[in-house]
Amino acid sequence: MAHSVEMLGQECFDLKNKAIAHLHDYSFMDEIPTIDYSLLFSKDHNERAKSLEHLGKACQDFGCFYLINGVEERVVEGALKGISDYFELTNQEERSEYLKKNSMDRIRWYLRSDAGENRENIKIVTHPEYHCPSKPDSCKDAIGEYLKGMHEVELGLAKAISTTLGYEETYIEKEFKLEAGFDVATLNLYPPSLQSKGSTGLAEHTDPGFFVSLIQDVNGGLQVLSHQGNWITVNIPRNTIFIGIGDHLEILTNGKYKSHIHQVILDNNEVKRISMATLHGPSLDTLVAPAPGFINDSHPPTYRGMTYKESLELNGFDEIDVQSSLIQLQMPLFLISCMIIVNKLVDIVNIIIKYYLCDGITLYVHVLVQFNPI
Ligand SMILES: O=C(O)CCC(=O)C(=O)O
Ligand SMILES: [Fe+2]
Repeated sequence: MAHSVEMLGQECFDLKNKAIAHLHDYSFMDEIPTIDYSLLFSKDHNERAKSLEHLGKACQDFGCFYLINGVEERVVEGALKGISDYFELTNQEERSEYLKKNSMDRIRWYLRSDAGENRENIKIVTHPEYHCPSKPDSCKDAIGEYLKGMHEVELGLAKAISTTLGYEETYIEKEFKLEAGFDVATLNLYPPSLQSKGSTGLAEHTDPGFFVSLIQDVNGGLQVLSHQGNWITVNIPRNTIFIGIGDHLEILTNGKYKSHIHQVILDNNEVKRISMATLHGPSLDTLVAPAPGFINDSHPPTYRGMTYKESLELNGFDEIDVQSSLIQLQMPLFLISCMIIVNKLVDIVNIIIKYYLCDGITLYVHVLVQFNPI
């Protein structure tokens, strides 16, 4: 049994990390930032302001960060053991009972082994109602305790991120109706791979929702694409949760905070790996569109609005599949360019009308200003 209690201890964690040889070049600029959750609510005004600034930069420049002091270490370790027990103490036949029967199934089992994806996984709707396979007993409670803690962190991050955007604390919570937010957790099992190149666990993608929280039993495999264009391996330190921005925060902020692009590569993975990615989303009936505060003449709306449920189903998927439809929601580039040009022309016409009776030089200067690069 590869994932016993002892195997999840520090020794196993270190050994497994050594067993995985990923070589990636990335500069200091590509280090994923770390955010201390407790400091976001510090009573010390300066400390709080500094960590909120750090959070805003992480969201804008990286689209992801490591979160410390969010959920207790005991609870995170318990959830990882719960997932490990689930895959160890049940066989594939038992797990396959959750193969899709109905589009409304709240627990769903998947198995893929092809060039684009190599993993077994089970998706569970975890909020507003918590669903989880009932066998083994330990699994449901341990994962449930982690998700309860993570839901508190979600509400806290919604407050902090709203503040970094210049809004009142309750902004995102209200916009996404988080009290009824639709959350789906994916419990992943990736097989070992002796291939040294080209073995994909999960192809490049973004995830829908507000943000994704991720825990894993062993580092190596998950990579995020930095805004500088380099793939960075996500090495989650102990007692830390990886947080990545989701598509619907990108849509709400009209592209200010971008959804993180990520993939799972299995090359040289000598051991199997488990992870749990939880997609924290708006309520299914929430209409998500670029908010007026992020739109101006130079930044017209870049996405079309749609309810969260419609966007999850846009490409023929069920809501529990939580597949991204960000590309389909993006306005065509030529349309955005046309909107910017039309806005500029309207401004120029206004100026011409305003200065019609004024001297020609004033008019000339104003038109020049309008044609400055955006
Ligand atoms: O297992 C991982 O590291 C990533 C999983 C993931 O990206 C997903 O389930 O959407
Ligand atoms: Fe993902």
